[in-house]
Amino acid sequence: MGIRYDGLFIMLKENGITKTGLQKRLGLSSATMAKLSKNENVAMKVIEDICRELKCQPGDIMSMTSDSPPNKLLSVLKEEKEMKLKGGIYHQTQIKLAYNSNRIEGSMLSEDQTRYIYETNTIEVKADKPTKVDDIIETVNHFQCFDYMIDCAESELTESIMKEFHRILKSGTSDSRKDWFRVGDYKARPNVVGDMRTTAPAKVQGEIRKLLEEYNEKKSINIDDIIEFHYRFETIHPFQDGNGRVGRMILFKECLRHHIIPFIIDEEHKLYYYRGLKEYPNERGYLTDTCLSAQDRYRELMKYFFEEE
Ligand SMILES: Nc1ncnc2c1ncn2[C@@H]1O[C@H](COP(=O)(O)OP(=O)(O)OP(=O)(O)O)[C@@H](O)[C@H]1O
Repeated sequence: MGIRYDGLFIMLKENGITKTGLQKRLGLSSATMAKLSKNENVAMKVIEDICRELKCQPGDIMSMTSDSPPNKLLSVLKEEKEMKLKGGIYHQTQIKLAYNSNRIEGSMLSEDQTRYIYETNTIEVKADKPTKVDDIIETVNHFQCFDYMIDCAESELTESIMKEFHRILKSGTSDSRKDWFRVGDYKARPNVVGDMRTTAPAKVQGEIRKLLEEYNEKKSINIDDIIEFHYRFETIHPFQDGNGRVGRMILFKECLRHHIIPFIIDEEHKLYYYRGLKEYPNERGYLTDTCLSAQDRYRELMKYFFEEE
């Protein structure tokens, strides 16, 4: 068993406090900050001071982990993210996930344009083809959301993580300027997906809590559980918009958390993915097969980066 401080780092992010900011406020030494970052034991007094500052309980900032095999993919993603390494699996995943997840939703940006935004923070606009400002903002937001997802990958899935995914993805978009559109919160108005009715706004919170409770109390979670969660989440459709992207970010997070090879549903397979969701109540195989073949593609990517070392 070991200690993890994921809760602390999530809470700092949610409150807009940097690690240096916390260090200064509490007068912590650099050695203590390094211990927190490396999930090593710190004095109880440090935990007390942090809880007093953040007005929370120790269980909100730290948790015990069971001994499980090291999660190589997650460690590499974290390391390359911190190093801002170019050309590695983190960089590739950022571009492929943002491009495909936004493209499924209807973004008109190409994979090359997505890569350009990621690598140079610029975009080549074609004179004969207008580019939507929202597509660009949502692409940049997706990169940030992926980083947040890596930070909280090992934490239990909660409402606040899901809402934070939504807040990051939709911040600064034209939707966020509509007064009825709740960025980072559940929908205020009923919505449909395709021709299917979704959960009414007043019932969303209860349904999501029930879903999370049933999911999180499972003793062990496998890929079928994660896919089932995705189907149920999309059926509830808790947010006004952006449910597909939030749902696919959760898929990636939960695979990382449970040491399962993650996957990116690519836009070429969008129709199979949609059919899989539609048919899921009668035949689970379509959605499962779509996810498993996407997983095979990500496994190939991992092989390239890890087995050629
Ligand atoms: N028949 C279905 N049953 C359940 N979920 C579905 C079904 N069809 C599509 N979905 C999910 O709904 C998402 C699209 O929902 P919608 O068109 O309302 O856009 P959204 O909420 O903005 O999500 P996105 O992030 O994809 O834009 C799809 O990406 C998919 O995850």
